[in-house]
Amino acid sequence: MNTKPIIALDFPSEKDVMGFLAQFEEKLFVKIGMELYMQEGPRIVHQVKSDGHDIFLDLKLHDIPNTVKSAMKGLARLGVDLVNVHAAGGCAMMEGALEGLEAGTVAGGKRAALIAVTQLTSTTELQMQNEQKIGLSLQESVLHYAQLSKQAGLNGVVCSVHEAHAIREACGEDFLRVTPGIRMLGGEAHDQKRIATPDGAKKDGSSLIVVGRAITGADNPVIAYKKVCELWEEK
Ligand SMILES: O=c1ccn([C@@H]2O[C@H](COP(=O)(O)O)[C@@H](O)[C@H]2O)c(=O)[nH]1
Repeated sequence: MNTKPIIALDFPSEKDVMGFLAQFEEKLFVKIGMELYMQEGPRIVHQVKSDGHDIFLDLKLHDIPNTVKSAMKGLARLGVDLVNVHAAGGCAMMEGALEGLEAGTVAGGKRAALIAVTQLTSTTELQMQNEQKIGLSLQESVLHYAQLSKQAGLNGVVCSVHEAHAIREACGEDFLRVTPGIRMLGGEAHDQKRIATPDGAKKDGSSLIVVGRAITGADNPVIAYKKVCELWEEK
């Protein structure tokens, strides 16, 4: 899989996305999330894909197994590279997602990698314990969800950089650790709680990093992206 930093295209419209992408000369790995997909639908996926970019479709499906299976079958036809569900939906739901994805992938086409969100990077341990009533440490909860996702046959998880090393130890190098919550040193955290720098992510065992506002909100997004790439490439 492409290991370039994934740029989160958290924009409200196709016009904004196209204006942003036009600044770049190279093909990128981008993330289309709920904000954009809810406004523009599958059309934006086709558009970005036809421009040659790799796509992580970040819709975080979470419903009963049959519904997720059917939805994933439809999403598979979009031909993206990476898709996801919430691990909290459980093993049967994740297995359903995988079945749907396999059933919907066009014959001879490459199936998207399927990953599961463990604990959102905007969640602290205290919030998790108080609001989700999970009586584990955050690290234990994330590791549990990673192992459950592996058991269901998924290709990896979304986690923070802080749990990436433990997941690699428990689930193996090939099991993806996709880490949002990436900030430049001293950068504004916004709503993120478990953050790290691109070079910290590389050092601590992330397979892929997701970067949104540190690039999209920069005065010069191309320069910001290049800086992230430099730090991510450093071992
Ligand atoms: O646990 C998660 C899962 C997904 N995200 C998504 O990643 C980006 C991060 O954007 P920033 O601007 O770099 O904070 C965003 O699209 C989230 O929906 C996440 O942050 N944490």
